[in-house]
Amino acid sequence: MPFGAEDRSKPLARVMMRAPGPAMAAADPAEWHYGPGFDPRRAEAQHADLAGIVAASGAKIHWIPSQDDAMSDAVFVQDPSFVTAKGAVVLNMGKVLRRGEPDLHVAAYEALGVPVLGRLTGDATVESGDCVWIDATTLAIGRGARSNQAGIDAVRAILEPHGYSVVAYDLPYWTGPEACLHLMSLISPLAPKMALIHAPLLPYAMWADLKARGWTLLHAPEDEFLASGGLSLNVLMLKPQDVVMVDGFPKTRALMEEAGCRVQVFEGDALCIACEGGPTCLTRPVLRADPA
Ligand SMILES: NC(=O)NCCC[C@H](N)C(=O)O
Repeated sequence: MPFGAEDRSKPLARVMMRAPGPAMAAADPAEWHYGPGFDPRRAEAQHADLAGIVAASGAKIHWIPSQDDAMSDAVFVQDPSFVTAKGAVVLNMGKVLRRGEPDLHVAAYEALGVPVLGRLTGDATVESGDCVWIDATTLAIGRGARSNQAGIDAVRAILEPHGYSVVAYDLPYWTGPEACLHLMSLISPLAPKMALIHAPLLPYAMWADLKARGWTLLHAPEDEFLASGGLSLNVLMLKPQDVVMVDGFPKTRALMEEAGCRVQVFEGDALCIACEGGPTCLTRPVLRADPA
């Protein structure tokens, strides 16, 4: 099976997802840092709506089995690994409650026939929510509560022999380590050189690097970003300038439409806003490629 999702000029062709299922139904919101809107039954329906939009785009969904395994955050399949054209990189989670999830991804890649290039272990942590391809051979990683220097060094050691480079940027403290603040909480690519950003918290050096590379950076409306805990900005690119976001943020939606994007929405209050993860976090791209 073909694989490799780093080239954002191509449509999403294969993606892994995992339904919230019994693990999320059994989650204690206080333990998992889920907000007051958390509702596992509605979360299940909202997840199904997102899956419907992804499938209708033409992408094939590979389902990671949803089990009663106490891994509620495993629904956020973006984070435990990422996939290049040379193979998958399996990560090590910064959030202790999520430490079991990379094994699920190893099993999924084995089933799909995607080779694993390398895996992080020990104290080295990186979550893929902190990883953004700024071109097809350069991976940006945000150093913060979830991804540390040892993890960044380990990803670099895995990728560099295959012709990729890694650049690291420091993330801010914002509301502290209990909350989920990934690099992808502050930037969502909409096309190879276009992104929605929350500039006040984005590392300045990253902003400057993207500007120097000729990126168009759309500043997400501040009030909707703050009201949603940042989820107004978490936008999944199905294909360049064809995106999906959580419903309820008309100014952010209008900004992307004015920039030439087609925007689809799904209700995400019980799943995304409550559990701090949007459509990018709920999908693990395995292949971006033109339709066969
Ligand atoms: N890439 C992402 O931003 N993932 C969201 C993860 C949310 C999850 N509740 C967490 O705290 O890890």
